[in-house]
Amino acid sequence: MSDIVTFGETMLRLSPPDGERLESATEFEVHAGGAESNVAIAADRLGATATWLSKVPETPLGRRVVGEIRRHGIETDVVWSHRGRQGTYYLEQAGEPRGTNVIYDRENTAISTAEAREFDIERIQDARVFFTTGITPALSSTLRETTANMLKAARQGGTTTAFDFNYRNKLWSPDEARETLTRLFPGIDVLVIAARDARTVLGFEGDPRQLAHKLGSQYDFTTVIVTRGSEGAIGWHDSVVHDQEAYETDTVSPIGTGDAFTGAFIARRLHGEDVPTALEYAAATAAIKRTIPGDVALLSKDEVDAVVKDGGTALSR
Ligand SMILES: O=C(O)C(=O)C[C@H](O)[C@H](O)COP(=O)(O)O
Repeated sequence: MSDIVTFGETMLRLSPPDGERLESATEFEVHAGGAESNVAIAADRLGATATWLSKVPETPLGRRVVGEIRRHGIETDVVWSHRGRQGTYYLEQAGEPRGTNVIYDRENTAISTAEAREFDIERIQDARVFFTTGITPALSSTLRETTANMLKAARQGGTTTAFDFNYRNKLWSPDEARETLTRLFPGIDVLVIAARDARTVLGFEGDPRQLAHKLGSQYDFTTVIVTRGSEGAIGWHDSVVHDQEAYETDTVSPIGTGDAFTGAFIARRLHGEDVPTALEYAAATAAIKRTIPGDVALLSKDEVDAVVKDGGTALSR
């Protein structure tokens, strides 16, 4: 039985060396990356036990992804499929003005046919938190239903539901996302959403404090976290708004920052910390993640403690 159970697709991530172009690179680094497994791993690093649920093709590529996630020490409960592909994404990272570009190759993947009845739903109902993101229902109409059913089962089992809105414009339009995701809102306790998504997808207006307050009072969330990149995050809980600044960081790899933040926030809340303290841990974890290549926050709670305590140290011996 884990503290947190997450459900979603994890892709094989192929990236050429920094600055090189996908069309000419002769080498690719291989990682496994997906919001829901990234969150599970970050939560585990920050002191919560975690299980990742998914449907994966029974192929060398599928086994590679699952093997990598298991190597990070979390439990997996995977439905192995003889149909459907392993999702892949290509990541080109360069300095400005090119920035970071993601190309998905994730149509007709194994997970797109996943139904709630294929999983051991008691795992979700026995957990303290169930987590998924807005990426999962974007992948297929079956997954829209599955996501709704899993959230419902979690609630029925008394499990807290946490959801990262995670709008991906390469997967669907703002209208489709708004329609689908707001329908899931009544089943969600803790919502994490980027300020830009609250504006461009949901059409909310105002500064991030107002966005958090509006979301919190319009829907029935217990907690709303509005993230704002290098400007930190806002937490709304019990009608009180908390401000959290971002910690300074030298960015090596920005992908996975939001997931590191969310995993740490959930883990520290599960540990009994209040919202402002959990937000501090989340921001520090996100800052450290940005210094680490790959999708995953491979860090220790001690490192996060050091950053929370004094903003981090350049030299540790
Ligand atoms: O795009 C997807 O579908 C993925 O799951 C790939 C990445 O792992 C996450 O998108 C990272 O998300 P951030 O933490 O917000 O950087």
